[in-house]
Amino acid sequence: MTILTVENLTVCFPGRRGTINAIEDVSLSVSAGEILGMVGESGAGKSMTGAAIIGLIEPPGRIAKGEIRLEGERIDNLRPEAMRRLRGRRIGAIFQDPLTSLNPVLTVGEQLIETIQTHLRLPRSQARERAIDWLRRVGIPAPEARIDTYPHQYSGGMRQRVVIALALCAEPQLVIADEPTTALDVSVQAQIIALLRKLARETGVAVILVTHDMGVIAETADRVAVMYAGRIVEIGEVADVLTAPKHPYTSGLMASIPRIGERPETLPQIEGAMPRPHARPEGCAFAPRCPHRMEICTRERPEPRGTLTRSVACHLTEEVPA
Ligand SMILES: Nc1ncnc2c1ncn2[C@@H]1O[C@H](COP(=O)(O)OP(=O)(O)OP(=O)(O)O)[C@@H](O)[C@H]1O
Repeated sequence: MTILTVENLTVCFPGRRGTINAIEDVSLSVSAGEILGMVGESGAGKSMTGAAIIGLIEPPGRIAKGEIRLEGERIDNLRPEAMRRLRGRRIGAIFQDPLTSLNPVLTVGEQLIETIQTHLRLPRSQARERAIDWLRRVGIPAPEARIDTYPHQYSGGMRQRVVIALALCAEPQLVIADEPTTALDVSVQAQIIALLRKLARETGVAVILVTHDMGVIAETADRVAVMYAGRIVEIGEVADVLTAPKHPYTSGLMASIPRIGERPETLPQIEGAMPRPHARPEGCAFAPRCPHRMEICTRERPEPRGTLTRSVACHLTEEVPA
């Protein structure tokens, strides 16, 4: 079942030389229990896409175009109060640094219990039982005792487990996880990734996993959306995209897959740098770096060909990918 659809989403900011589009014409969908990875270099627009879905674009930024639907219902035009209710209840969030999601002066239990009570309207004793249960599900040892301790009494990895419990305990349909493992030790990263996968399967929550790391995508995601200069250049099943990438940028990213935990500062296979939003060339934004550049690429922007679940935006790909 499709949980989220995003169509032609464009987010703009006022710039010194006119409006700039942080992301342009982004279209994607995520189904129940599915993990959609969003990958790309720093500044490609991954976080901005997540922020728009969750209603956290700060003015003067705004959604200039497009539609976001949660279970068929438009959510891009909700009033701030309605969006706040939706966040937490129907859309959960997991960010890079667990300390930004946790309140240091409340015990882990108080935060979980309050979230469960607010969103699921359960009496306190039942909410506490649920909270303990969630701590157990995310792998916190001795949850009956740990529930009454404070976030600073947990290690980084354990704190991120608590954040995951907090994001899921209101039983949302969708979770946006933005670089959830980047701040963690390498050995802990793999555990958190395995946990996210397990919980997506068990709970049926749809997950958008934002990461700069193709290694994390390969380990975790079912489908992947590759972003470049504010646009999705390729989207498809991880197995398809990893073994037979259609977009030259995806191929370049694949060639530079780091092991989990290594940060790819450069793409050895692709020279040059991603253009900033105000300096995107006419035509395909990747053309200046593309080893297969054709004349048309510098003139005409390739539109995504295919469907919301498998598409490629490249003049080389004449045909809709299978
Ligand atoms: N407040 C802002 N005003 C203007 N432009 C912005 C603002 N915030 C982000 N941008 C631009 O939007 C584009 C997308 O940024 P975004 O943070 O989504 O990239 P990202 O792919 O998530 O990168 P990173 O991995 O570094 O977070 C970038 O070009 C960035 O410069």
